[in-house]
Amino acid sequence: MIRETDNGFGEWGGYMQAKIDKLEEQFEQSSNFLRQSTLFAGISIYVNGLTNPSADQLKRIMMVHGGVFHHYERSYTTYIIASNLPDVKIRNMNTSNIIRPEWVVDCVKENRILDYTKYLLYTNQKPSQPKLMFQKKEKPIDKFETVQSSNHEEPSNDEDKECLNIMKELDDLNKIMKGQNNQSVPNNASPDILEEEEPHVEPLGQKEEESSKQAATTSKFAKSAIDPNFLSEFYNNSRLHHIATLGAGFKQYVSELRAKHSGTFPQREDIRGKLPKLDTPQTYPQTIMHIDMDCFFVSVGLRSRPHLRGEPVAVTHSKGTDAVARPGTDRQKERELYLKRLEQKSNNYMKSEKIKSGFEGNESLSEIASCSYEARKMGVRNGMFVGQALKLCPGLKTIPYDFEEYKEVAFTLYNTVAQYTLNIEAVSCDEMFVDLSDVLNELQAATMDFVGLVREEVKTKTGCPCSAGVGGNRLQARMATKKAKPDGQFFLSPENVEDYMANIPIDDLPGVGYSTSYTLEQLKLKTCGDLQQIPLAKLQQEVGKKFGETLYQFCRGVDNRPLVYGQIRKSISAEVNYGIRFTEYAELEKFLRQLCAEVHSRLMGIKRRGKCITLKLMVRAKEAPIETSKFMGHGYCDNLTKSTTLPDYTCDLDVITRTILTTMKSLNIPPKELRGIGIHIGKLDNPDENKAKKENVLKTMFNKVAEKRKESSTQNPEPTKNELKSPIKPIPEKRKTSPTTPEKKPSKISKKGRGKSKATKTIDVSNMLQNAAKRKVQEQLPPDIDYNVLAELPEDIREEILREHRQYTSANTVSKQESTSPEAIRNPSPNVEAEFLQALPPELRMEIERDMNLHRKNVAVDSKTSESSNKCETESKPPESENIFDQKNCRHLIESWIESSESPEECDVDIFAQNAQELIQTRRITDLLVPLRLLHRLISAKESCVWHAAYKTILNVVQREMVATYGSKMMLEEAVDCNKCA
Ligand SMILES: Nc1ccn([C@H]2C[C@H](O)[C@@H](COP(=O)(O)OP(=O)(O)OP(=O)(O)O)O2)c(=O)n1
Repeated sequence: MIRETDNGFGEWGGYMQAKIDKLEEQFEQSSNFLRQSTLFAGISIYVNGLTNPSADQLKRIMMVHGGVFHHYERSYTTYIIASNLPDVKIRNMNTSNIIRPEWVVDCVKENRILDYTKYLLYTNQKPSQPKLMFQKKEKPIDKFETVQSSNHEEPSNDEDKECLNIMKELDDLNKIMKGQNNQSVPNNASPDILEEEEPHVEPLGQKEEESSKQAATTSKFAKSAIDPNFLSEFYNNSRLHHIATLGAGFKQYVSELRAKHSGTFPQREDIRGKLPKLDTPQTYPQTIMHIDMDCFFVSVGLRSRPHLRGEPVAVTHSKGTDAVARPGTDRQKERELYLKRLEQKSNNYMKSEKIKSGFEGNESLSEIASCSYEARKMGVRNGMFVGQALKLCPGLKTIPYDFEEYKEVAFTLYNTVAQYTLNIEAVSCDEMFVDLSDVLNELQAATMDFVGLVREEVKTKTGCPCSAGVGGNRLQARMATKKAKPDGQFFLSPENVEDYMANIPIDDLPGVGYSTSYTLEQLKLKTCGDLQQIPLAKLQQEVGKKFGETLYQFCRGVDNRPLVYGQIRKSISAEVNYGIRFTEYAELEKFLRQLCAEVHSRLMGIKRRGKCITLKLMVRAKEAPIETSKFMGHGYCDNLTKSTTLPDYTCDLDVITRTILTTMKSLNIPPKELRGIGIHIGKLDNPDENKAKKENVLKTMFNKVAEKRKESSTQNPEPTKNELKSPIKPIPEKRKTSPTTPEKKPSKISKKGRGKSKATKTIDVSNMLQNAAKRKVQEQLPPDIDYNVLAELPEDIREEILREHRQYTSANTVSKQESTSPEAIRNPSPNVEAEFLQALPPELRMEIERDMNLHRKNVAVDSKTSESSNKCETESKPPESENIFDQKNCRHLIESWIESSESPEECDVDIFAQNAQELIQTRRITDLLVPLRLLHRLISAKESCVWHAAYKTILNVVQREMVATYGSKMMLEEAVDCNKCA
């Protein structure tokens, strides 16, 4: 049990406790700011794994509605929220309070606390055989026409209008409920006119682009970054953010599925029965499938709009209305500036065309996320401005986003494929590479028969078509998908590879961007066929040695890149390039703090630390109009980035915030000129290292505590000029310890308790001696100098102060070496010791003398070890025992150890047992008894046979040592067995 009142660095605390407390304190502070209701008062949640709404969104809901969000599961956490937990995770868990995230959402919708049992994730099953409770999602009846057809009619009658209001209210609710998310915006979301975010901030039926004044009064939604709700709404509505979140989520999902997998695929047997048998057994070489949903967002949207099938349809935030010209905007100027830059820099023909056409008139600058193949026949493309698309296809129907549905379909796609193999490289929410070699060899089925059945299954389950390309490597598979689309499949056989590749445009190859494409176009090279004619050396001369070689291989269909199943994240970021409008620094600072919190929460989400913190800014270019053509867009900007590399990895919000604020100040940019802000954390630490560390929880905890101690010793504030001069101000009680001396438990020998010294065996002798020595030194110092302050100061400053007081101290001159140095206090002279002992009652003196001898013995052993292991620390560092039972937060370490691990690591059990053994050998068994009883109590409460076994191992070691040292066993509970152990 962790003490609720503990501050983490007090008697019981340690690093973990402090961290947890800090997180909860931050949560509490932010909650105060956001709270709108007390709906979840008294309820705490802990989110385990990938959920929808995400952990961050749930956290926000809790903040808004008066609940508590636990970053770590606590023994008193009310509910664990999860959508799906790996078997290994739940094996040792009590599943009676694991509920689905929908409970939180529904409670908010109904504004009351609902019966959680209806949302239990697992019911009526053994913990080791979890059964997911699937709940059919009820779709709100789409009473009014959700299709925003190109004639942009407002709802025609009152009923429709009412529906619109209800929908808007629901939308409002969702917007409140959906908060920040914890993944990075992808690279392609970097500030760029083509990727500019335009969150859907207008309710349906309202004109898309209005003057800012009008918009601010007619919409409840946050319009610019000065609104405290802006950030969450931005991420809630940002399609790129959703795509990135899902993409990263599925990478993790695949890793989790692989980690928990038993090694067998029962569904293979089912599909075997449906597949025609091969005439002769075959050994399949590497066979890669690339599977991709067709016009994903559109297909999902059409599930509830079957009448639009076969029509040109596009998913976009906009209804396609023309923009209302706002004062100060100048489209033509922006158009010119963009085109000039594109011409000078990237030679990006497609972008140029997009700008030319998009900025020509007054049409919508909203982007099309996805368009149907019927729209594509008319020249419409994904990423096009809506205005431009409507010119090409006046009958284009536009439909809104539905991120929840995309997620649901994406899960079905992944789960369907994962039934047959887990050799999956997740690419995005609707796309993956799959190595089929293993499953095909087992099934002995024809490749495309198998692929056909899988596609059919996906279509049946999701109602959406997908296409698949198959080849000998990932490049061939991806290129094959081009031919397969839409709703088809294509196998690129080895003998056809080179011919097939010959017709592929060069810019379809992975890694070929606009500039490579332009360079090669200048040489009249447009297709892979053209490239195949070019000698390697020439290609390398044009595009560089490495990339030249890659292209040389790619154009022939050669690709040696293996599929990657567990992808390691290299950086994390949060960027906003919409709605950035500040008038003063205070607003900017507030937003930066929010964005830091956002990126920090994403960092925490992936449990990593970073070293390089980058601030990315989009600043209005000098020649750009102040008002952007796109409402609240970033317009034509200069991009600035400034990075700071920290001396060490961090995941500390304060450090991130401080770095960002300092960087911002150093750039000295007027806040009103900012149009986009991003924070990027790179140089992330190695997760394998983290894993290795995690594997030895106890050791890690020790290290953290030691680090904290070191930190607190180096973080003592530099003395100010005033502090150097006397009178030296008294310092708070808490700091009145030598910085290098670890805080000790207060001695249990109080005046009152002296007579009971035997019973209260825990006597901190060294602390008592140090106090006695301190008193002695203090007596010799001028009355206005506090020894504690003096001891904390660097030696030269201490000397200076003493010099100043020389006249005063002439009579009582104290040798620096002997009495005023912290060292003198840590190792009091024999005189001080003798004096101190003389003052004690004889019985107590004898006991202390015995303990002192032991203490010295330990110190001698400790300093010997530390001398040999770390020479540079021997001078200044006090001897610190590494024995867990000697830690002042021993109890907490034990609790954290048991709480944080599903099963103990063998090495941790060994450390624990050895530490106990050491205590017995040094006859300090009273220090051992309580922790061992605690250990027994915590482990007994855990339904985990591995933990039960760990306890028995420790107990055996302890009792063996007891018999050897004392001739009898310790009075300890032996039984921890559960039914399963038996
Ligand atoms: N810049 C981007 C890229 C993608 N998407 C969304 C919309 C797409 O529907 C979905 C999948 O992207 P694809 O590139 O796979 O495109 P589609 O699935 O729409 O079409 P295709 O059939 O060509 O794959 O992601 C988006 O909104 N913005």
